[in-house]
Amino acid sequence: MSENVIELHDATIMQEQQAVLQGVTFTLEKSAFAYLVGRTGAGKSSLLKTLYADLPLQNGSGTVAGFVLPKLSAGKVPYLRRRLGIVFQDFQLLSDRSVAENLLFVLNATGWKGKAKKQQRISDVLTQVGLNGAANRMPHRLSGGEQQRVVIARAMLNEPVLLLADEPTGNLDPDVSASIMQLFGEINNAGTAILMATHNFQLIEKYPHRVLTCQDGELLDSARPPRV
Ligand SMILES: Nc1ncnc2c1ncn2[C@@H]1O[C@H](COP(=O)(O)OP(=O)(O)OP(=O)(O)O)[C@@H](O)[C@H]1O
Repeated sequence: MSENVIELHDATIMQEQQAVLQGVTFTLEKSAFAYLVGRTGAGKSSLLKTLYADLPLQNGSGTVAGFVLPKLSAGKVPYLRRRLGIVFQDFQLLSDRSVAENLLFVLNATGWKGKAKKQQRISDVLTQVGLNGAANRMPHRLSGGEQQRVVIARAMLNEPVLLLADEPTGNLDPDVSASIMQLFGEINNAGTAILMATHNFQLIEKYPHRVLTCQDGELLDSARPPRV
């Protein structure tokens, strides 16, 4: 695989036959961190959905984690998703099972075998997110920040090359948001690239990285300022 985890060239991001963004060209290198910003409805979620193949890429070319997007068959989508970690604003944990069972569910769905190996992986990711005592707790007994950590642990189970995060701190207060950003920093330093959609400019100021901006149907890139 190339050193880029995302490569989009002249891509059109579509919702229901409507172009949301056009001429989208950018690459995200292995282990890079970039924010995705833009006003509400500007196309951030649509771009992320295209990257994890929830929306098809109909125009332009692109690869994510080595998978070629325009011709990606439905059968290949789970294999792409296995190389990605996906984190949303709303913690989507299964409420009727414990933290460990939530994680086990994903390991089973992604083909892991061997009870001891699975237990070890669950313990490793919970340690990574600072929640090693929480395996047997039920999600609703955890704070919002802790639930988001479990979601991040779940996203890390298959050692993704790229973490896609859509407003991951949207429901959290500033202190908890900062701790989630520190966790993202650790994950990023360990080699996982991160693309994070956010409206939170205070976080961007505090943890500066490259910024991709959805604006007027285009994607602007702080790493490639337009010529004036
Ligand atoms: N499921 C859908 N079907 C049709 N159009 C949609 C759908 N989801 C989003 N859109 C439209 O696509 C455009 C981009 O929406 P998108 O959700 O990508 O924006 P966003 O930048 O993520 O916004 P927000 O910051 O509010 O999450 C908007 O015009 C929106 O109305």
